Amino acid sequence: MSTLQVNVGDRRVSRSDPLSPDLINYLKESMRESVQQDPPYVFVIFGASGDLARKKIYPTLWWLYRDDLLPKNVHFVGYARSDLTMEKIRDSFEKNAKVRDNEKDKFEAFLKQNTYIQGSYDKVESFKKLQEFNDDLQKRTKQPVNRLYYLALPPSVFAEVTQHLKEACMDYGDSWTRIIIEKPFGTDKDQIYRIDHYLGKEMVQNLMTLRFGNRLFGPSWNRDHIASVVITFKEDFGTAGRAGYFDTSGIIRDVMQNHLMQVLTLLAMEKPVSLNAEDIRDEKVKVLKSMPPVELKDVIVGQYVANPDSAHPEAKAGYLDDKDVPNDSVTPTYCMAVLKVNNERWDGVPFIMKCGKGLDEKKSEVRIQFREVPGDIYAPGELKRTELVIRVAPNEAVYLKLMTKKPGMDFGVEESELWIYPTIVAIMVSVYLMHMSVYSLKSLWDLKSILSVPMSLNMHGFGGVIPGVDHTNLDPSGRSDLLRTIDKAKVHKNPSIFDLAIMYCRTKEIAEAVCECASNRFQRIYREALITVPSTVITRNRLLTESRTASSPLVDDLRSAATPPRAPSASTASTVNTSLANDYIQEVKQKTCNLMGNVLTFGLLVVCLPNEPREFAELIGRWQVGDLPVRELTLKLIELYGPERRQALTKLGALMAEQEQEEFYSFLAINGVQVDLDFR
Ligand SMILES: NC(=O)C1=CN([C@@H]2O[C@H](COP(=O)(O)OP(=O)(O)OC[C@H]3O[C@@H](n4cnc5c(N)ncnc54)[C@H](OP(=O)(O)O)[C@@H]3O)[C@@H](O)[C@H]2O)C=CC1
Ligand SMILES: O=C1O[C@H](COP(=O)(O)O)[C@@H](O)[C@H](O)[C@H]1O
Repeated sequence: MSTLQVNVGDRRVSRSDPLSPDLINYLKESMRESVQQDPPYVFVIFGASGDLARKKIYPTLWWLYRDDLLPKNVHFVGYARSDLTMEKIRDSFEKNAKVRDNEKDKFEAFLKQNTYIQGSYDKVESFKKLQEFNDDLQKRTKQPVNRLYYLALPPSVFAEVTQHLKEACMDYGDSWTRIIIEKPFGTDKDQIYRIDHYLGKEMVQNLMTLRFGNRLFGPSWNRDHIASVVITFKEDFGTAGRAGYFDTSGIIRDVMQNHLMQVLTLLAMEKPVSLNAEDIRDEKVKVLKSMPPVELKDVIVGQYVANPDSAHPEAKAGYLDDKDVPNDSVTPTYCMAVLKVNNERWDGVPFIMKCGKGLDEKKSEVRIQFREVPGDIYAPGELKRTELVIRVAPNEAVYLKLMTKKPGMDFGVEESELWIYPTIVAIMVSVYLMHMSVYSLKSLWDLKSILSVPMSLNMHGFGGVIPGVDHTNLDPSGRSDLLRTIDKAKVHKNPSIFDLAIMYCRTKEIAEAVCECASNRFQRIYREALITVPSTVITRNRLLTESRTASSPLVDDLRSAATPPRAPSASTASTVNTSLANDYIQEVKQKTCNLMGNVLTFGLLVVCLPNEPREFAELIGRWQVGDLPVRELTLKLIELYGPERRQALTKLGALMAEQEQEEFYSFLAINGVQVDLDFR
């Protein structure tokens, strides 16, 4: 069997992004049996007219189909009572499927594999229509059909549907029939389904590594040192159009009993025998068994009411104002509960869970508070408890809140944060580099030439070292910060972004210039990167020979700044006049600073959500290669950034050649975005 290496950094930025080829191959390899087989499969979505089908099931099936991760001979059947057609179903989920332009043909092929059957849930005759479909397929393919029935229906109809499936829709013994049901679970079941999407989150996975991969935390991870554990899950939006589901579930069964409980067990469990799923699960089960039932006195529930000041449009109205929520609903949208783990490690330590919708912010995190230092020698009240914070969302991060000495002559203390997993930086760098990549292929071509970085650098082969740099004498810890950061930013597969990272680290001068104008965090990263930078001297002829003819105020500006008083001839290309080069470097530094300023301003203003930089970069990429006219680009960007942030898009004009810029600004104006004349 072949071995495939899959880089965890390939994790997708958003669920709709195509998987990397490596990961697809790996998945295919691990599913070879099922994916490459010929027998026909029928995937039936009961409740195809519903919310879950529209938002999750159809889009996910499409992504799997697109990435060739489904068996070749798979057919999808939507089933519901509503009078629908495949066209209508397509309309209902196409937006959520986020089909890219280059995927349109495949999407049509996917739709061709889909059928809709209108039928009831309580009459066996309707189910016979479904079985006719299966039989017909069996006849056409001359092979037994495997059946997978997904019940995207309210639990109230599960019993009759499964009964009718048994009566009319089973296989004939030479293939299989399976049924999937959805959460909420937990009213009358003694088993809880074990798949939980929270376990796929980077920071949730990191909990184990932090605990079991560090000597530091192991000895203090117990009741002797930990005072409390707080697990918070807050959302600033309401039911997001899923009131039908949510009102029958409530926040406790929606997130607390599953997602937050998973987090709790990971925090509280003993070290598993191995990293095998079964071994981990065994330890989690022991934690659950050590937990006494929650007492009512330890629970607070609530329901959000209208908050006209809320930043989120949905939370401006109250839960009961939602048109799909019954007026007299008493479903909790908020819950705080204190849980206990009665074992030797945790006896007496409260595990406080807080979760809710329609709250002041979106935040999901764990806070582990350590006990006070015994024998305190500082002024009363000065020492704060040490706290470990693991933030799951937004902007995953891990940091430790510690007491440190205040700089100065006395022994005053202050609270400091030690960032262990500074993903904020990673995200910022990703944003930053994404936006820099915009420059790299458009008007910054000139600057790139100035920096004498060959455009042809092949970043695909990048394996953790910067090509062309002698690494033998480098301190790996310094430079690896940058590499790790870039890797964490999930951008290492994007050659243009790597082009940029390397472009800015390739000469000492440029790295310094970048440092000057970037924020402190960027400075730290780039200074570390600087360690690796060889002091190559810039040759000016490259600028002259490689500069493009694109014209924009910014480009012209750059070009004039970079044009030497007397242009050296090509034959003197490699001879560098040091003083000229120094002046020139100063000018380039200045221009780089200005550009960086613009990029930062632009980047920081517009980028808020994790998936946006990626979509933004894609749009820009298409525009760069001439695949997207400027008007269409503008429209798509306006759509992407929504009404609140579209103003920030005006800054993008700085990247454009004059003619395009005019078109861009006037198109923005038509769409209600006022262009700041000063900026222009
Ligand atoms: N939506 C979500 O995000 C989530 C949903 N779930 C679970 O998934 C399942 C489906 O959820 P969702 O799609 O939101 O549900 P919906 O309320 O949208 O219902 C799905 C479909 O079921 C049919 N239906 C609705 N009410 C009834 C009823 N009383 N009797 C018979 N049929 C009915 C309707 O189809 P038609 O009338 O056309 O037959 C409807 O389109 C539920 O079990 C829910 O708890 C779990 C997690 C998240
Ligand atoms: O399962 C659910 O999880 C989401 C929160 O998960 P996230 O990955 O989007 O943060 C929650 O909004 C939803 O109500 C719940 O059903």
